[in-house]
Amino acid sequence: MQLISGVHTKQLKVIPDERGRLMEILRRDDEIFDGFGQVYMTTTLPGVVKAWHLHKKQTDNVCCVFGMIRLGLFDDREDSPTRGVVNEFFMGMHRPLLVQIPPLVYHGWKCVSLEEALIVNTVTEPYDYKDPDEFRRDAHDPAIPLDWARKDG
Ligand SMILES: Cc1cn([C@H]2C[C@H](O)[C@@H](COP(=O)(O)OP(=O)(O)O[C@H]3O[C@H](C)C(=O)[C@H](O)[C@H]3O)O2)c(=O)[nH]c1=O
Repeated sequence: MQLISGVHTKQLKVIPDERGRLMEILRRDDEIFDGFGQVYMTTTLPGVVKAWHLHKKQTDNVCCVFGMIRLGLFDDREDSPTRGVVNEFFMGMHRPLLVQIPPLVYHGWKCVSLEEALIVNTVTEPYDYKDPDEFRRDAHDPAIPLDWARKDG
């Protein structure tokens, strides 16, 4: 898969023991660390698609810590060497992964687990209640070449 320009991933490591498990997500000494604005959690119910979202200033660092999601990215930046490219990641409890999404890259996800997916997003800007850095397109916009329907085989 050709990674969209500016997108980075970090393979995470789960450390289980008899009490439970621990997983680091993002450290300020990570190569990909790009500043801290806030960290929040958001959840998605089974089968629900949250897309397409875009930020003009903010970089997202998305990690699914419970359940599983299908994360989709779409590069529609005019000056990007990867304009038109779509990336997909199946991530969560069965694939612990952090995906860094730069500004101006459309993104969203579908919960593909039977349980509600729990996502931790560490972002580079604090949320501005008066003027949120949130821009959206319809989840099923045919101009974006990613179909959220399940592909049976
Ligand atoms: C991000 C944020 C939101 N809110 C409020 C605004 C709304 O009243 C409510 C739900 O927010 P939103 O519709 O943005 O939530 P999601 O649809 O889960 O959005 C998230 O999921 C998708 C896929 C993304 O890519 C977004 O960047 C991410 O924010 O929480 C706050 O009060 N503080 C915050 O930091």
